[in-house]
Amino acid sequence: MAFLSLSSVSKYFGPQVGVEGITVDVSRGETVLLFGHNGSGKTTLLRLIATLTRPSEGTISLQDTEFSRDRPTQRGDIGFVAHETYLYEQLTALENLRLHARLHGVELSRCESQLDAVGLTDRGSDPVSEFSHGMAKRLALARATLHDPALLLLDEPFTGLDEESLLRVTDQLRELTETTIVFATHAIDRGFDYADRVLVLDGGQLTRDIDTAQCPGPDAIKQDYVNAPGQL
Ligand SMILES: Nc1ncnc2c1ncn2[C@@H]1O[C@H](COP(=O)(O)OP(=O)(O)OP(=O)(O)O)[C@@H](O)[C@H]1O
Repeated sequence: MAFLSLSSVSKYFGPQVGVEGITVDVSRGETVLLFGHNGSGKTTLLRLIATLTRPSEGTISLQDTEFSRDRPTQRGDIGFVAHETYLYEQLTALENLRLHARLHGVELSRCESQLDAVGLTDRGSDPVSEFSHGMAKRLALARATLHDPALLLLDEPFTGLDEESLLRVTDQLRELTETTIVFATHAIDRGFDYADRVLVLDGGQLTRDIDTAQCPGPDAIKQDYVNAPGQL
């Protein structure tokens, strides 16, 4: 049985298609890259899987449990780094992590090690309002993985990061070998190395499901996508 299973999932915003007819299974421990033009449905799909919005049609199941039946339990299994970090700006980095730790019943001592993992130990007592975008993103990743979620969802995890931050984030992703990861990125050159699969979205529909082990590289996907949009 699939770890994460989407069956005929559609999301409409009035007449606007967010995603349409998505059916896909993801195995435990797989890393899946979502790729597609602006407006192709990547964020909508991540938000649906994160249970932040409900499908207009279709069902999503995590570990054989359909989302609508037991949302709170599912949330504990999921970590999400959205486009916006949604950190508490007035709180310090450590306070943000401790708040999340309490919500998820995680030992508070884990907050320091998480901060260390993203290279922010010396900024733990600073309010997030004083953080750069890249630092806030690193902290958001530390928070999203604090409760050791089985499923980690990342929306554009590499955007706005300098080389040092990129290395820290990608190192952290590599260490999460047990975690199932679904991430959306336009930076397919960077993301391809971490992905077991690339799902291509176009106009809200899943148009390609690519096994990276069988694919010559990201250029082949980009070439395909640029040359034949809408027909992949
Ligand atoms: N809240 C909303 N209300 C109306 N339409 C929406 C809403 N959210 C998304 N959409 C529409 O759904 C479609 C998919 O948007 P989505 O944000 O998922 O795309 P995306 O692939 O993440 O784009 P990008 O690469 O620009 O981040 C777009 O046509 C968008 O306008």
